[in-house]
Amino acid sequence: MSDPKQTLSFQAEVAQLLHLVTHSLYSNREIFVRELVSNASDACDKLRFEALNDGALYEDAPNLEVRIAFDSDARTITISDNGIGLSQQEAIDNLGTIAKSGTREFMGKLSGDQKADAQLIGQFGVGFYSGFIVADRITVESRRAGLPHDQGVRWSSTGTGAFEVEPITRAQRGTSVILHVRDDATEFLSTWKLKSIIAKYSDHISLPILMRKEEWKEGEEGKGGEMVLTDEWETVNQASALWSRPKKDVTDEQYKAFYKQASHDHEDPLTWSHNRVEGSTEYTQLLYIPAHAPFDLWNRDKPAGVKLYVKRVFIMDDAQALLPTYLRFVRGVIDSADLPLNVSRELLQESRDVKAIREGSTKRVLSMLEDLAKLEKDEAASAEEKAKYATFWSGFGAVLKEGLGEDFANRERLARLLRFASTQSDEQVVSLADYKARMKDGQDAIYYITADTLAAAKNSPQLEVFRKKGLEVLLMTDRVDEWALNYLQDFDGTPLQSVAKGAVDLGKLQDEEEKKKAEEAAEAFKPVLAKLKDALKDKVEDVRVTSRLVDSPACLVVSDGGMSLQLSRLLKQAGQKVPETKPVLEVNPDHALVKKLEGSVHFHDLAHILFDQAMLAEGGMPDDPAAYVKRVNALLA
Ligand SMILES: Nc1ncnc2c1ncn2[C@@H]1O[C@H](COP(=O)(O)OP(=O)(O)OP(=O)(O)O)[C@@H](O)[C@H]1O
Repeated sequence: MSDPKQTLSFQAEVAQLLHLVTHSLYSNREIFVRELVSNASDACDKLRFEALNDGALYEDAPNLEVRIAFDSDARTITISDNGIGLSQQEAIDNLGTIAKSGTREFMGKLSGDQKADAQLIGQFGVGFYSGFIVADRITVESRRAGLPHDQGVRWSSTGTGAFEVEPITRAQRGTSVILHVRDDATEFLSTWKLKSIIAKYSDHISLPILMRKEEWKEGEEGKGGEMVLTDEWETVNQASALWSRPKKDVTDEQYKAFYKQASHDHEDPLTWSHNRVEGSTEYTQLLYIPAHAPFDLWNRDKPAGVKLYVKRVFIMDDAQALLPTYLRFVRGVIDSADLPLNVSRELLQESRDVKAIREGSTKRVLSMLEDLAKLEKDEAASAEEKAKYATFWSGFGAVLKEGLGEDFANRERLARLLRFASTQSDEQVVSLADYKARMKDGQDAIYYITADTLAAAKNSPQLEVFRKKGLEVLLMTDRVDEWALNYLQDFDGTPLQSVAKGAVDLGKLQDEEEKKKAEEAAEAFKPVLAKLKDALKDKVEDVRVTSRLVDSPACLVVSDGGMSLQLSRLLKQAGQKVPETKPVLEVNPDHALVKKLEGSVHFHDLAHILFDQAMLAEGGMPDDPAAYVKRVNALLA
């Protein structure tokens, strides 16, 4: 026979989370209904999916449903489903640990500030454990579909350090979650209360949610009457998948509630789009743009994506093949009329229908974003609407940029959606079109600089001549910028040009006199350049006179097609092999320090100091910091 009762400890993270759940989510206790109904609905989806290959799993109960009951005397609320159920081992694994990726990282972000933490926990999704907000003990009774009746399991815990499991006999397949309601949560022991919470959060669930009907019973002998529960069950939700309803029958509130349930977000989405696509491939899409980034957005391997349904049968969460990786922040549902029900992840990758869905959905998302971006400049839009694109950009802009390298077909549309900080704005609000509109007469490139931080970008010596001439330079500080910009050679016919690459050619913006002066200076400076090159031959490709510096003595640049020093540092940090390319040292012959070089007895040291300082100024580190310090100190002494 099976094992007797066992007491097991929660994984440390669960114990920690439970403590937080009960302390931080107090102000929004009713969400436990949403979470438990959502789990019940997921369990039914899973059964339906497994039963595609094994119809016997339905046993004698083919109609999937969720039942919610309460007992005021026993002070319990029971949420039951006849879905896939749990085996004993699954109960131990799934209800005692958190399998989610990034759990530890998430825990590390919690600050102890209840309000901030409650928000984070909302994003993380506490799921099953939310029951402990209203219960001081939870008992789960379950049997996995297909297992014999005597292989049921009872799981029970007070939500502190440990839980118990024991085998039971259970005739019905599926799971009952029994909440033993705390003294301070009596309000939830009420048909009216539970029904209104279901209407608020779970109305769109495609399964029927049943509750026992209540009836008015007259009091005896003149005593007041009361509502009493009958044995009859009634469906208390609409029980039709929200996305399958016509748009006009769905309210904004319902769209938002569906989003929150499907994405475990506590905030409203920024926007959504609901369409039935007809033609050679038929599908329904309901896609949402969230208002803020989840905590693990940066994990490109994290399963993220929309849920896939086939003719309203749930097939899988996180169907990555339905949208490109750079749109991994999009949430929602795609319901295909054409895919086979037994479609696997592998099959998805190859399907022509999926390709059509992916292209169609990508276009849809881009037009949602374009609409948000249009609102920014729309006189008639409210302040809230105007701010939406900036909100989107601050959460997801860096991810969207990955699209430049990933989605060639939509590169131009993506380029219009980009926003950057610039020498005219610290905020990332400048579009390439804005920039172009402000370009000076004779300016023939869009200038940009990449750096680790905004301060480093703004103060980079490379900007000096641009500042002097009043030319705007885009300041790029996202890690992905340099890589992404490789794929964007020009915008609307104007090339993009890094100010830290190649020789500066300000073209028509430089007057003849300036050019002549620079040439003369370069000529006169030749012997010093040759000496510098010799002193630094292991470190630099070349040494030349600059036309980009005004106040600084020197800077480092790379050749036009070369990898910037910043990118090469990032790649090295990430443990990648980077081809060693030496930078070019550009020196400013008008600077006092550079003037000092000629005939100096300290030439060698000064040359190295110049190089190391140029490296520091653009965010790097001298190869040998101690030697640098020694040299500077020797000169200072
Ligand atoms: N009613 C249920 N029937 C079957 N399994 C369940 C049920 N409720 C929970 N589980 C199992 O327990 C696991 C943990 O549930 P929990 O709600 O904590 O997280 P989740 O549902 O995986 O994540 P999230 O709630 O963020 O979607 C589920 O993944 C599922 O395997």
